[in-house]
Amino acid sequence: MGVVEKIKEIEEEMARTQKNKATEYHLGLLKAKLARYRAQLLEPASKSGPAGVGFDVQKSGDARVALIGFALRFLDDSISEPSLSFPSVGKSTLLSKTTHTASEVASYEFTTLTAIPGVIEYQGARIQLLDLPGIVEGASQGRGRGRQVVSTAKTADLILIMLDATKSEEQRRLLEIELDAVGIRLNKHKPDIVFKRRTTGGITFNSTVKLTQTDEKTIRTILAGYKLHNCDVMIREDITTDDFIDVLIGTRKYIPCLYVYNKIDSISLEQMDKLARTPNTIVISCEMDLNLDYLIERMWAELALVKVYTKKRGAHPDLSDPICLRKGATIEDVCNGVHRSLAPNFRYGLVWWGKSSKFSPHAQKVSLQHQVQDEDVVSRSMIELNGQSRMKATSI
Ligand SMILES: Nc1nc2c(ncn2[C@@H]2O[C@H](COP(=O)(O)OP(=O)(O)OP(=O)(O)O)[C@@H](O)[C@H]2O)c(=O)[nH]1
Ligand SMILES: [K+]
Ligand SMILES: [Mg+2]
Repeated sequence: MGVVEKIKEIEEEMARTQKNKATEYHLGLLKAKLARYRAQLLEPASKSGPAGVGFDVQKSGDARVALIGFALRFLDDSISEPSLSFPSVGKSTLLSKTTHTASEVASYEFTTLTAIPGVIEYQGARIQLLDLPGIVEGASQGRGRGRQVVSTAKTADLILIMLDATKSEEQRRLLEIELDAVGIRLNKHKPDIVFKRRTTGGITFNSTVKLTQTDEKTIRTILAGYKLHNCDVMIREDITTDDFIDVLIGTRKYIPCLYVYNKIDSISLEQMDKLARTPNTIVISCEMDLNLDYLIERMWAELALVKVYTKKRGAHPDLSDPICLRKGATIEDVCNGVHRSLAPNFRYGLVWWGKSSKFSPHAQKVSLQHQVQDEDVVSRSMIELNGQSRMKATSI
């Protein structure tokens, strides 16, 4: 029996099993098994082809955003052959409108057959927007180019799930299922669980909060299912059984996501209003240029990029050319942004006039691990010193 069949069998058994206290442990075991098979499905060496490998597109710029949407075939049941008269959701149209890259747009499905990168320039940041082929249901199990598409999505800092405002709501939930199946968790943070494997000592289990959605026995059952007999488990939030399995498997990606409904030019105001009020949702029309600026603004906010200015000795900060970093970035990342060779020889940096400097507006000496904040000014001469001359350092 192939992995896909095994997965199906477990899913069926889970659907048959009534959910109650008595079956909880058994269901936990089934979930663990299911997760393991799904992981297998994505392993590169599996029989079913080059799985888990995304499109070969170089990451560039300060962040990557991936466009995911269904192909038309899926959106309209009445179509069984590749259709020449019905359009898809408009991913390529969005790329062509927001970047200098043209991606072929056409009124038939599967127009885009590979990953096409474009660049959005905003607030001094360069955001890579990846146009991807439309996927069909079952993509995560290898249908169409689906697995390549969802694997590429895994490399993104933000996912835009692009939806056709004129089609049924079902598309959204089904896309979420496809992404979930490959280990992408949308708009979720990594569960606060500390898990350590040991070689001896049995299992120690601790939780700092009351668990209302799972319990120690279920977790021990799962650990046994994975043949983990020696480990420390410390749970620090009210997690579910699935959260625990995610941390155990360890390859999950927690990625923010925006739901983008395109073609609002073709629906009523009432319908549009309802969609726009849904959380994490933006309504646009690529064709009529509606709300595209707002979409980019929201993308920027979701990416939570931090802009850091550098300042040469005796000069004003260079406000025209900030370094953009992910939230939580450190002085070391700034060094890498200025020049790769700087960090290894680095002694300390100066944060000038920044929000993250305690003594603002004066300069503050900080270590390589110091976290920078948006609009910090980092003294460039200090970075460029890179440990060669202490004299120069103290004279700044
Ligand atoms: N009414 C309307 N049509 C649009 C809009 N945006 C795009 N379209 C049309 O939708 C069709 C499909 O657009 P594409 O950009 O090729 O869609 P895609 O999602 O890239 O499609 P595939 O690459 O085939 O998966 C084209 O005929 C576009 O003109 C919009 O805002 N409103
Ligand atoms: K198309
Ligand atoms: Mg396309």
